[in-house]
Amino acid sequence: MGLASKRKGRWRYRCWQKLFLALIGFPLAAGLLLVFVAISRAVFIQQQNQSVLRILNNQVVDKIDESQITQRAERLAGALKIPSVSYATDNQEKEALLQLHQYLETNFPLIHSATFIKKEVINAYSLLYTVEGTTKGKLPYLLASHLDVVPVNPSTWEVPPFGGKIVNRTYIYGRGAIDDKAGVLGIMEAVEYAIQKGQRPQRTFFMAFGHDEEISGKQGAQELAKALKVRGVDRLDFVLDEGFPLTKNVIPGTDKHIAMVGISEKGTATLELSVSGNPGHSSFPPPESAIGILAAAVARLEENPQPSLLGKGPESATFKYLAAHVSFFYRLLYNNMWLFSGLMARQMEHVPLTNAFVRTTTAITLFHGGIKDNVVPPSAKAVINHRVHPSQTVAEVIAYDRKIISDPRVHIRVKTSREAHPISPFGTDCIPFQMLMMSIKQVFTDAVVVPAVFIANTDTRWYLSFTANLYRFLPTVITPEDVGRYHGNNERISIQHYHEAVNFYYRIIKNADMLIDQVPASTMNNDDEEL
Ligand SMILES: CCCCCCCC/C=C\CCCCCCCC(=O)N[C@@H](CC(C)C)C(=O)O
Ligand SMILES: [Zn+2]
Ligand SMILES: [Zn+2]
Repeated sequence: MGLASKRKGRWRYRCWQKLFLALIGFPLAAGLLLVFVAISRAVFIQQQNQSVLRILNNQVVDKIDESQITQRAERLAGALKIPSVSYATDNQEKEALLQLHQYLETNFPLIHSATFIKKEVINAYSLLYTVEGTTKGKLPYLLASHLDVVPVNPSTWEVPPFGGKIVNRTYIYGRGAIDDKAGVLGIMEAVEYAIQKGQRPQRTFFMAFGHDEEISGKQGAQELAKALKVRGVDRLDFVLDEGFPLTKNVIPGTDKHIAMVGISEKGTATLELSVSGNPGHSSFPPPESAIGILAAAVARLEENPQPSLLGKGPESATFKYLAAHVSFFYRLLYNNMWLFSGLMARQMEHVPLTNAFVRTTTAITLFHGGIKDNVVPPSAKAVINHRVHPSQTVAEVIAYDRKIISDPRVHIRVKTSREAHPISPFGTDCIPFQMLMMSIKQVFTDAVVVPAVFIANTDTRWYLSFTANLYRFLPTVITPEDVGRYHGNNERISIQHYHEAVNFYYRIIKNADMLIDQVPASTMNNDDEEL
């Protein structure tokens, strides 16, 4: 064989080699790499899951004495005496907010003297506490609550709304008791307690207390979020803010405590409807006045609610999770929403609270018109506040309103709007959700934890860019007759439920640490430092 043909043979061999590598070798290597990454991820998740499961083995034993429970209740009652009211975006009780800062400083001395906790006042009235953990390099998390409260009408209360009264040694009464000073003080109590026990958390976390949640959060939580970014924090493991309380006897088919954890929240669309007319003498009025036209339009909106979307959004997961815990009849319904959602919606829409899960809600919140007894009104205005179901867009809601009003004389202006929040993960591979679920079960042992759409709004909107894991939950129990106390009269929390709230926040801090704790289960202390 000649040299030339030998070279040709080698050249041909190399060509085949390259072809083999291009067609099989590289894809095979890439495939193997992907499999390796997938397996590593699965192993990581498995390990994390095991460490989450270990949390359950860690028995929660209540060891604190009655006097400490009472002192905590009294500290909350003291905070309820401070009227940190938000009336409107330009009208807040700012002195009271400063008084509340001072109150926290005086009543939580260990937090305020700990070398690993930094307190910052953000935008004059909000508070940001950084609790520096002992372990570096792990994603921090954020516990949020708000310092402000909604206004009151004292004449309709049975106790002074800012009296901070403890009634029958059972209930702590006052505006803010559940919304949301039990959140602020509950978190503070848990941290104070940990320090008292000589503990320092492993993981860094933030306590972010906005001062204007009740009027948008723009000056409070928005500024807190900006401050975090300025400090180089742009990712958080999870955010836990106010949300649904646990309920009992609200969901048909079970008498267990139901803990609905907000994995999303409804959007909002606030619309101003207006009609202009010609003013004139009321002794010879036109057949239709601006007020009459507008009243008919809003009446049509009330008579024709937005369409039922039950089962089309994350609420289908709520019922799927509930199904395993309810009686046979309801299990059949909840497991087969594709068939029964119509029937369920018809039942649920009769009750305002459950109706909020069915659809975008429509509330006529303001109506103004007329200037004098004997003058035909020159104009009329109304405000419609929609809470938008996650399966609908704001544009679809407004288009539906236009169709229902069907009157070109009614002008619609969008005052504010926001789409529903994205759905946070809640599966078995979402460690923060699992941790939250187990923390709830440790404190409320019969609780069924289910994901749900939060029907109102929270400060979480300002933290959306930090994490996908945003959860809305208030660790206290509300009975059906208590629901009206939210923003209503005689707001209260029982001493026992407040004790559980503190316990819950303490569990969160301990359990969040356990997610990064590599100590084997057998060496874990089972009865240490519990509340
Ligand atoms: C199957 C259905 C069962 C439902 C059970 C749920 C029971 C929950 C009871 C009450 C929920 C009340 C929620 C209170 C929301 C508090 C937060 C708030 O007021 N946010 C404001 C923010 C706004 C930006 C001013 C709001 O108007 O949404
Ligand atoms: Zn609130
Ligand atoms: Zn509120």
